[in-house]
Amino acid sequence: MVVEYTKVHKYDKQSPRQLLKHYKVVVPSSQIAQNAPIVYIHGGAWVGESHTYNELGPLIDKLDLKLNNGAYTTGEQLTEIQFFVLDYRMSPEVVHPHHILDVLHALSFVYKLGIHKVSLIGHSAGSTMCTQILEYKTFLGFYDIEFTLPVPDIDSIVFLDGIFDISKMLEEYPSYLQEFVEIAFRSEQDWSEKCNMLHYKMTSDTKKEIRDKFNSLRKTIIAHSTKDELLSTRQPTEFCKWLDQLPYTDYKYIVQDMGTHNETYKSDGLVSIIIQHLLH
Ligand SMILES: N[C@@H](CC(=O)c1ccccc1NC=O)C(=O)O
Repeated sequence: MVVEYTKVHKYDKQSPRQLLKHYKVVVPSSQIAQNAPIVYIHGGAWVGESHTYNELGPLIDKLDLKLNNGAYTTGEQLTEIQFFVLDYRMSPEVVHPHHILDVLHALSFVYKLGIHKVSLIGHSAGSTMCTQILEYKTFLGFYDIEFTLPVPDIDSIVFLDGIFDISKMLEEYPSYLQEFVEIAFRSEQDWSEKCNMLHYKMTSDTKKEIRDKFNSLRKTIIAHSTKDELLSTRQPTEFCKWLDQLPYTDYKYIVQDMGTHNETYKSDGLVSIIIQHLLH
């Protein structure tokens, strides 16, 4: 084992949810080729208490076991991998766009620790947030909010069992309107037009701006579990279609058994994706 260090930081003072957990894991340098710190953004459909900064603990333990499972001598070259697991205020404590504003504040806290490039993993609504992070100036503009703190550049993104298009999700799962969409968003316009770039009325300039953002990523991974009981593959396939028309086709779409919706972030499948795509 070597989870060498964990520390929970408070990145803001309005709520006990404004916390992030920082992990440092030491592994033999020969096991990895790339090493941008990894930021994980949990889901939970913007509501409730069940997802926290502790959510990635089991996966980090698995990754640690996998990369540290051979005897290695004290002479071996070692490398530190860092994880930041973000928590943020949920509804009804706040409504959109304050969940993602908390996430941006958490990212600026990471930047202040001297980390200027990270990879992102977003689970479910955390995937929606990854799309928002690429374009935060545009959508915050709809709310006349300016966010001027520096945040790290993005190396790569893993979208894990994500929500990308709330309107299409509601066509398939109408009950989600009352279960969480109406609680997390103040109005229909907020979730149908102003939530993320999939719904911006795109001029060729905005299209180019978004295409350039995706082109600047080293890896774009869209992963979905065949056993996800809360979201079908319609969300990721629609997202892939939307990326195709940008046009941006340099992504990898992985559909495999990673367990149920809330098992995906502890799955062996995600461990492999991290090793193969973020650490190589
Ligand atoms: N709050 C519930 C349900 C949930 O998170 C959810 C339900 C349907 C579709 C997506 C969901 N989560 C996305 O972040 C949970 O924690 O599993």
